[in-house]
Amino acid sequence: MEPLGSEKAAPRTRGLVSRATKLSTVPDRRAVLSVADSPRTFWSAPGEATVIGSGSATTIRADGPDRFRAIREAATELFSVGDVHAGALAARPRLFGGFAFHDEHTETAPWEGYPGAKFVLPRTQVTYAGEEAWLTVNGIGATPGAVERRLEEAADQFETLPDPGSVGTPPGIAGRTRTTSEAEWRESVVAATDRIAAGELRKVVLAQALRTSLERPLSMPATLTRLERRYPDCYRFLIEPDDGSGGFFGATPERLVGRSGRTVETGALAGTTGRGDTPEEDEWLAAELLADEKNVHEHELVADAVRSQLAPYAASVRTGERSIRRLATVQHIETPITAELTDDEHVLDLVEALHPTPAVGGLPPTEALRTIRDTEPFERGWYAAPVGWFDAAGYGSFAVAIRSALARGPTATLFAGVGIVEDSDPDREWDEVQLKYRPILDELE
Ligand SMILES: C=C(O[C@H]1C=CC=C(C(=O)O)[C@@H]1O)C(=O)O
Repeated sequence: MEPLGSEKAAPRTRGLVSRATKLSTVPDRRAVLSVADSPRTFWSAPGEATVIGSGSATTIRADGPDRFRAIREAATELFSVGDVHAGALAARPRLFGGFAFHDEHTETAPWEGYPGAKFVLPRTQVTYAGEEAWLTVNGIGATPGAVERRLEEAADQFETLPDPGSVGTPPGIAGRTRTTSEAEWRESVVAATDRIAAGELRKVVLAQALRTSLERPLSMPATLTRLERRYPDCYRFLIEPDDGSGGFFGATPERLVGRSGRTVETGALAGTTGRGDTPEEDEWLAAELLADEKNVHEHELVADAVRSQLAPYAASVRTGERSIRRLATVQHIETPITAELTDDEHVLDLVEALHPTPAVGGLPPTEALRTIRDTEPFERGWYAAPVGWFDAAGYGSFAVAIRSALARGPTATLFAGVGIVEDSDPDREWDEVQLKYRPILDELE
């Protein structure tokens, strides 16, 4: 297909041209993902429109500690010159992407194609909003005529997609390699709890990675469909490298921050137990978790930090009730936190202020990050970092990329971590890590 922006004769705008139309049928998401061009993006979150991005009209990247500001500035410039007719709010152009966990991130294996920050403006965007589906085509430096023609072609394509058939079975796992042995894990947890006891640290989240080799190629559309069925109230995402060689994906229960108008929604999610075999056992485990001092302490450190990191931007901060978040494989303690902003703060400023929460980093932050760097024998890359989207107004929604994996060729690398506090027991924490691999592992095995 002719790349937008290549037309010679008609006048072009220097900036973004975006056109949208309502599709006459609602296409199957798996069918759309299957025909989408690389890099594909996928975002599906509770209470939000689901968006599938196909190809890139433009991609912005940044590295280092300044990456949040650099992305915001590049996006402001991108959105400043535009000819945008969205037709519906849901169909407006948005940038999808994420950030590396650490400021000092390099694209070493397996993270090639994932810089310190990367956001894609999809060339074609299919948005599922309520009962409707919208199609948006974005072009940079293109003529409106070229964008409109591409919109017509793409609408024809998405309105007549073939039935994708059955979702099929997971690829199967041929082999597994752990980054951390049980003995090494015990040693690092004991070292961390000793430092906490000595007052050098209050909490640190230590993670592991699990490299799996797959029996058959992983189908991303099928995997995301299965995750949607099992984790409908989680934030499900996919960000592909430019050449589409694999993808970083997941189904995370943890919202980092959402901003709409001056209202900000965030929360604390930390403290974990398993699922029971019966509803009574589930209730019993949940009650035990809410009464467990170690888990409540671990949770409250997160809630306090989120409130104080938001405070400089907020006219008011409200804390909801502490409750249990029950997922297919684990249960967590959750506290919703909302705030009203004093100013029209860009969502990326809030992302920068909140990342990393002590649910994935620790306290004090600098000490915890140094401990993570010194302890973990693998690159976190984009694991446990912000993923999501934002628009021209600085509104957006970001999740914390846990319960995630990086697929690449015949392999998938899974990541999972746990909060370590003074009375953490290394063996229990090991078991908790294994439990947190389950959401992704279940879709591979
Ligand atoms: C760091 C992870 O989980 C965090 C989120 C919820 C509960 C957590 C916990 O109880 O330790 C972790 O802080 C992960 O799943 O990789």
